Parts: sequence; structure tokens; C-alpha cells
Amino acid sequence: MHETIDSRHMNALDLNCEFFGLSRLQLMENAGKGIAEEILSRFNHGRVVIFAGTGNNGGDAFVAARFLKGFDVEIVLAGDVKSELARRNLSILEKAGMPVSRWGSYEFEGGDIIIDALLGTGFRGKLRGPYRAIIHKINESDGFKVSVDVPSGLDADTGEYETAVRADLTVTFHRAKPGLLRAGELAGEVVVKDIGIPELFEKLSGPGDFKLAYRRFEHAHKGMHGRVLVVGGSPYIGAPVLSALAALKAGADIVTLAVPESIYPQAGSFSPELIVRSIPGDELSTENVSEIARLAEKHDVVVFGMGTVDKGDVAEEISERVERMVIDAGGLSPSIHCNAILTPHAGEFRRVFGKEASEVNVIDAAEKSGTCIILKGKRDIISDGERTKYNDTGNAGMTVGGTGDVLAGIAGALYAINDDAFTAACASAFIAGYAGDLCFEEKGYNFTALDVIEKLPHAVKKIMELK
Ligand SMILES: NC(=O)C1=CN([C@@H]2O[C@H](COP(=O)(O)OP(=O)(O)OC[C@H]3O[C@@H](n4cnc5c(N)ncnc54)[C@H](O)[C@@H]3O)[C@@H](O)[C@H]2O)[C@H](O)CC1
Ligand SMILES: [K+]
Repeated sequence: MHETIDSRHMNALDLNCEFFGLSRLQLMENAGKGIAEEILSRFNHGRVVIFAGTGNNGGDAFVAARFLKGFDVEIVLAGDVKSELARRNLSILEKAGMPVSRWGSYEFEGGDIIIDALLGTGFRGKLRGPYRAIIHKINESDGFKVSVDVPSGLDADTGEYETAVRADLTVTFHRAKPGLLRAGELAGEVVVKDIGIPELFEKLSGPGDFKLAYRRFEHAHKGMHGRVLVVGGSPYIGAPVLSALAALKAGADIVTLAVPESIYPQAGSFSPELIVRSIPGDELSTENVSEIARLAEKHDVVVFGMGTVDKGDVAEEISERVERMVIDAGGLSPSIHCNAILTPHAGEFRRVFGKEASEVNVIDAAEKSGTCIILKGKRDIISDGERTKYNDTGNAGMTVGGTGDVLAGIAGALYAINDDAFTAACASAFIAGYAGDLCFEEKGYNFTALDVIEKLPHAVKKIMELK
């Protein structure tokens, strides 16, 4: 497990915890109690001045204040508290009669302990408003300075800062932030507090993983949200069509479906939303590689193999000519020469890698093949050899034919807009299963692959609305 966690991944983990039932209010309570514990282990009385910002960093300190019994605590707000969680904890203090002042109308006369809860992982850009002035006041005071999560003004990821609190102690949560390791003296003593996030929650894909991968740009032009080339079919016709439709519903702007001419008429008749191309021959072969590579030039990713049998050799040759692939079904091969996401189920994994489909073997196969593997199952296992996560979304209704093709299409759409295969793979496994769960809620187990595709936009909307 990594020593540090950056802000984006910490936020993603928070969202995942909430999705798995561990609320941010609970995390804030644990964070606040952790701050108080560190203070109580060093002091047993004194004047405490808490400088609080407008977000959850302030919220943590409002919780801490409740545990500082025997201390003379006062709160100074830098501005209107925006975070609902922080506001809830502030109103508890107000009801408890704790003095709360506003920076503008507050005379700072120092304190024994100064708690810096102005800015944490939500700090972006240049310091705005009164923050620079408050930080200077804090740094001038001779109280014992405790920074919540990170010294305010420090970029939690890069460690860069212009004006930042010079802390004696920094109490950070769950894992250290990369910026803290680069901040040298500035952060003072750094203590990492466990805030009760189960280890498995850090290994389970959740909505936070999807939000790390999915983006929609306001001022975008066609193609910016991904151009996916789906190549497959023969002997099966429907499979590559399902992947292509899934890529569209997962947000890709342009999806081209390329199939052997033997099935072109049928494959081309399924949907006007797809650009359909015919490749010479009854079935795919290595002779088609130049044609496929030419088509791939206008696309960000090639999704290959759905509806084919035993086309690993074709996949290998394509992988020498393109940047990025998603490979499924008959296209699976252990020797792919480009960045790729492979989506085998247990049987396919045994066939392709000649080993049992266990977590250890998936990690080993991903490492040796230099690819990212999604081993599909009741619990999907996703690994790029270095990082490994699971996905538990989905249900028994997804054993119906075609859901694997749907996952391959989704992975194509997300890999088209993410350079990191692992990020795209975790997000794909999560949203495919989540869409299946929404289908189950509506229809029970007898839904089909087309139902999952139809549910995708709704699934994405629900996840992106989560704050
Ligand atoms: N899992 C955890 O680790 C938990 C961490 N917690 C704490 O939450 C903060 C992050 O909270 P967030 O609300 O996302 O952001 P901040 O409080 O850090 O700041 C946002 C706040 O500040 C304003 N702001 C942002 N940049 C600037 C700027 N340049 N100038 C002025 N103001 C700025 C912005 O408008 C926001 O209102 C984390 O550090 C932990 O302390 C959770 O409480 C528990 C779980
Ligand atoms: K802080």
C-alpha cells in the first residue's frame, strides 16, 4: 500500500467510503478526535485559538474543539463556512456556547495553542481573501501551532507554497500527503492519524474511481470525449455491436465499428449512431492489420476481439501498430505490444495465460505482459501488476450473454480519455456493474446486455451527481 495519497485520490476514497456506508461526517469526527488526541498528549490546559476556513478542514477543528475539555477554546472564522458538514459541527459548538468570531472583527492576542484549520486538500491556486494576513498573524504568534491535515497555504500534492503556516505539528489523516514529505521543516512533526477507513475500502472500486476517470468538458468539440474504433465480429455479429453501443452510452463522441464484410450488412443495420466500416474477408486475419491500423489513426483506442474466435495473432500484430487497445474474447493474447486493457473471464484467463484465475496470477500476468487486466467475476480483479483493486458492483443478472462486450466498450470509451489504463479499468468495471445493479432494481435478474447499455447514461449521471 502506498505511503502517501494525493488530494484527488483522497477525495475519491472519501466518496467511496460514503458509497460503502462510512459517512464523511464519521470521517470528520474521527479526524477531529485525532487532532484532539495529539494535543491532549502534549498539553492538559491552555488557551486554544482555532482559525477555521470555509471547508472541511475547518470542520475537523470544530470536532476537535469538542474534545478539548479543560481548555479555553475560541473559534475565529476566515469567512462564511460553505461545507455543510463543517456547518453542522460549528452549530454544535455555538449551541454549546463556545465563542465564535469573524476574522475582520477579531483582535488576535495570541494563544498557547493555535490550530490552523484554514485550508487542507481543497486548497487551490493563489491565496485569496484574508488568508495571507491570517497566516502571517499565526506565524508571528509564539503559540504551539498545530496544522490540520496540511499547513495552510501548502499545496498538499506538490509541496509548493508562497505563504504557508510554519507548523510545530501537522496532524494528517489516513495517509501522509505527498506535499508534506516535500515541505521539510514547514510542517513540523507530522503525525498520520487513522480515521477508521477499512483497508478493503481502499482496494474496492467505487464512485470515486469513476469520477477520477470520467470527464465532460464544457467547451468541447466533437471527438474531445473520445474516438473509439471497435473491431470484431465473425462468427458472432452482435458482440462487437454491443461494445460499440456501450462505448457511445459511456460517453465516447465517435464510435466506429469495423467488421468483416461477411457480416457487414447485418452489423451495419443495428444503429444509425454507429459509423460502420467493412473489412475485406469472411473473418478477421493478419492481412487486415494495415487496414485496421489505418482506421485506428483517426481514433484514440482500438477495442478488439469481441465476437471472434482465436484472433490473438491479429491482436498482437495490431498492437505493434497502435498506441492503445482494449482486448476481449477471441482477441486475448499474453503478448501484446502496446498499452492495453485485457478483459478475460476466468476461462479465458486460463486459456490465454495457462494458469488458474487467482489474484496472484492476475497480478503476475499483468506484470509480465505489461498490460492492465480486468479479470471478470463476482468480484472483478483489476491489476496492472503494480496496483490492484477489486470491483463488487454487478449481480447474477449479468451472467447473460453480451455483458462482457458491454464492459469492453465502456473500457474503450474511458481509456480513450485517460492515459492511465488502471484508472480507466477500475472506473469501467465499477460503472458496468453499477448499471447492471440499476437494471436489477428496475427489472430483477432478467435484464439483458442492451438494458445495461440503455442504463449507462443514467448510471453515469447518478454517480457524477454524488458530491
Ligand atoms: N479522508 C480525509 O482525509 C478527510 C479529510 N477531511 C478534511 O477535509 C479537508 C478537505 O476539505 P475540503 O472542504 O475539500 O477543502 P478545504 O477545507 O481544504 O478547503 C476548501 C475551502 O477553501 C476555499 N479555498 C480553496 N482554495 C482557496 C484559496 N486559494 N484561497 C482562499 N480560499 C480557498 C474553498 O473555497 C473551500 O471552501 C481535508 O484537508 C481534511 O482536513 C475530512 O474532514 C474528513 C475526511
Ligand atoms: K490546514
